[in-house]
Amino acid sequence: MADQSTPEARTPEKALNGETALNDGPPESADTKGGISRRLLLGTAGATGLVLGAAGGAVGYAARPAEATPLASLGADQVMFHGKHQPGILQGLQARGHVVAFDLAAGAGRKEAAALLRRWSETARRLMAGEAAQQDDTDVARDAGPSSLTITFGFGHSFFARTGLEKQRPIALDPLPDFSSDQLDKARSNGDLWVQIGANDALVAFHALRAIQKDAGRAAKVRWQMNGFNRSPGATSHPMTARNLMGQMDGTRNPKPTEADFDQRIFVPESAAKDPAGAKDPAWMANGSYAVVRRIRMLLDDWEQLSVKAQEDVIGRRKSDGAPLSGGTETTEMDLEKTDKAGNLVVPINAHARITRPDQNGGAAMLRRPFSYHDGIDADGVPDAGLLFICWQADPLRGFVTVQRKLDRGDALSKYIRHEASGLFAVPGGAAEGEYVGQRLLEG
Ligand SMILES: C=CC1=C(C)c2cc3[nH]c(cc4nc(cc5[nH]c(cc1n2)c(C)c5CCC(=O)O)C(CCC(=O)O)=C4C)c(C)c3C=C
Ligand SMILES: [Fe+2]
Repeated sequence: MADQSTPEARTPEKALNGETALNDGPPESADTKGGISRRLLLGTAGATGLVLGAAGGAVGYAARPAEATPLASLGADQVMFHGKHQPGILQGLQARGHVVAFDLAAGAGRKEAAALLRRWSETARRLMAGEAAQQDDTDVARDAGPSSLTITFGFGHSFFARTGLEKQRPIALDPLPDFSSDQLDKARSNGDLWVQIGANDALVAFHALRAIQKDAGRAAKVRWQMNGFNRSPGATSHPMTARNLMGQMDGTRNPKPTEADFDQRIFVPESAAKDPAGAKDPAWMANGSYAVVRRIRMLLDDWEQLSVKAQEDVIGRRKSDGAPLSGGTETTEMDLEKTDKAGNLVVPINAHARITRPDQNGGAAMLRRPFSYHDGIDADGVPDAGLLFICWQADPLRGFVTVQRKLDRGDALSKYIRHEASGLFAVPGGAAEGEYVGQRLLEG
């Protein structure tokens, strides 16, 4: 399977949560439809949590001939719901994504929110294991395996007043500052609750979205929803960094879990729970992260008129292979000082990949895990397309805000993009076995 650039290369036939392949997955449980789980139908080894791919001896769906071709590894790949961090942060980019924000219904408070998060967590656990939803499953994902489905939950600033939990609201959730280039649509920004769904199969992702929406019942209603995509695993001959809709390799310099300061940059430390007095985050955010979500329209008609050379100067990297304009390959360190014969910097002073670097921003870093989007063509013939930019960090002020301030002051890319919607969400750590996401906040 192709790693689509973010840190974790998923190995087929493994059940993964973040950096670890687990072998203690949830036990098989009965499906509401016919008392047999989808995983069993697909020949997955539920008791061990290890998902069998093409090589795994398929038990076989009753209506399928015994000699049916076994499920491809793409469908069998499974991410564990329970773990230190929520799923959907450390895994590689998925081919299909939905991001959706909900507002609590009038009259719904902490009790209803707790019940909702409990329902959502159970649905996420089941669906990520390839099982049917607990009630009224729609059958949309019936023949598919988990397909690397991840479902991630977060809380927006407004959630805390709605539930009387203001004292538990992290300072890091303070609204993002205005940026001069913002053209934000408030109706498609923020929200009480946020759900990110990703999968390598569009039907599996849609199935999850529908189940999550139905679970919301009368407790919460959808505020906005956005749909995205990435390259399908296996589309390239070998694992490569993904490309965005401008055609650039995007994600090359993402922080890697193997780097010493990775956890510190991306996740709220464990000490938030162990030493609440000394921590700047509330205890319930231990091992959590903050997600900044920006809907960034790409002005593709303008962009595509540029020569490849001009496009490369905007980014500071080669379009073909993502190498820095100072030379080498994609992974070669960028030489910021290199000049051409005329004495001009080969990586222009306002090139996006120069000015976003941590060493140009006091160490500010974030884990970018985006989806592309395309929502049709506007009346004037312009594509409504771009990047659902989602970035993860332990502190949005030190991460996104620092870098976006810099971009606001003179990024060569800014002429070709428009920030149209924005959200900031506190994403708690992963739920332990028997727990639901956010339990430590809602029952603490
Ligand atoms: C505020 C943060 C960022 C926004 C908004 C953003 C938008 C954006 N970026 C691209 C394309 C590329 N970005 C690249 C690198 C890069 N971008 C950011 C931050 C934001 N980008 C960072 C932190 C970095 C890495 C810097 C580094 O550590 O060196 C690249 C180069 C390849 C790569 O490293 O990923 C591209 C290409 C688009 C198209 C876009 C908005 C639509
Ligand atoms: Fe960027």
